[in-house]
Amino acid sequence: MIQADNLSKKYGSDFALRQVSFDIGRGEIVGLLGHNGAGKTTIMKILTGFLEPTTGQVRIGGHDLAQNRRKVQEIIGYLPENCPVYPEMSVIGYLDYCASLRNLGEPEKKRRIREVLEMTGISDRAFDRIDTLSRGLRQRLGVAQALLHEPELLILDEPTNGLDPTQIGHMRQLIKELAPRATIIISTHIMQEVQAVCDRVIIIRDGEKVLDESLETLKESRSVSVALDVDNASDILEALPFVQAVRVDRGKGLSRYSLEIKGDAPDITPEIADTIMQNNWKLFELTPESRDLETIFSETMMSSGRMQ
Ligand SMILES: Nc1ncnc2c1ncn2[C@@H]1O[C@H](COP(=O)(O)OP(=O)(O)OP(=O)(O)O)[C@@H](O)[C@H]1O
Repeated sequence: MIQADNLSKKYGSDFALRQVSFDIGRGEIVGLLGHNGAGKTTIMKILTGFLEPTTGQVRIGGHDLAQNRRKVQEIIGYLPENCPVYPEMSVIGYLDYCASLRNLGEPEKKRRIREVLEMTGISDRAFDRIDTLSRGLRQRLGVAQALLHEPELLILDEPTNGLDPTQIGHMRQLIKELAPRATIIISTHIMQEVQAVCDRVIIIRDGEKVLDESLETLKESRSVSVALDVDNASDILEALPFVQAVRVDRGKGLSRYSLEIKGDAPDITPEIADTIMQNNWKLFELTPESRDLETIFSETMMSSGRMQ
């Protein structure tokens, strides 16, 4: 659905984005995760054609964005970071206005407005002024306008920003319900958001892509670190059930083994300890490590000197 190649963006003399590439398949829900100022909005603005990259190309739905911006924008629904909804308009009036901008004809316009109001759960507020809506409902209205033309790709910039926990729950539920209809990209600085709704995460740090992985793979990446007084334990450790691979870092008198464990395995720390005792090896360390998204996010943020 999306191929982004070597995207860079310079504002003045500063790079907000450096050589970012990714491919996103149809039907994926991808989280763009990073701290404030990481470059997420810049990526989203480039994908939606609102901003030209300094270098790099984007293809969306088979179209080159630079050459076919109109065509690409027709298949994208976009919730900008600060969705510009007009406070004095009614919900339905605003959607009618957005539908006109999308060139929807009369009967279709009515049908789609009714459908998006239902999808986003704001039908009962259709005739209310926007300034009487809570922030959560306004965000839903922002999503509703993004859905009017039945986009194949939905780009949501910080969709839960500023919402209370109940509203966040509603928004996440809504995003999941929309998933079968469209490919979805969500930007957020909250890793739990990615865990709650996404299939895949792309972590952006200081304008660079530092991780691009499916959540399934991240869940599966478990290991156990073992420090022993022997340097020839690999074969025995690798023969243990659920151990996929063993890496060894040999040192003088102390060798460190990293045991890669299968994703669906139970906790095999006791079996490892038993094996060590049976072989009369001296144990210096035995640490199960789970590199889940939380750990990975913290690691990537720590290496840039920042923590969530
Ligand atoms: N129009 C602009 N002119 C100059 N610098 C900009 C402009 N827009 C963004 N930047 C800078 O580019 C960098 C990336 O900004 P961007 O808005 O893409 O980050 P972000 O990850 O979306 O952050 P946030 O979560 O705060 O929206 C930041 O350093 C920002 O200050």
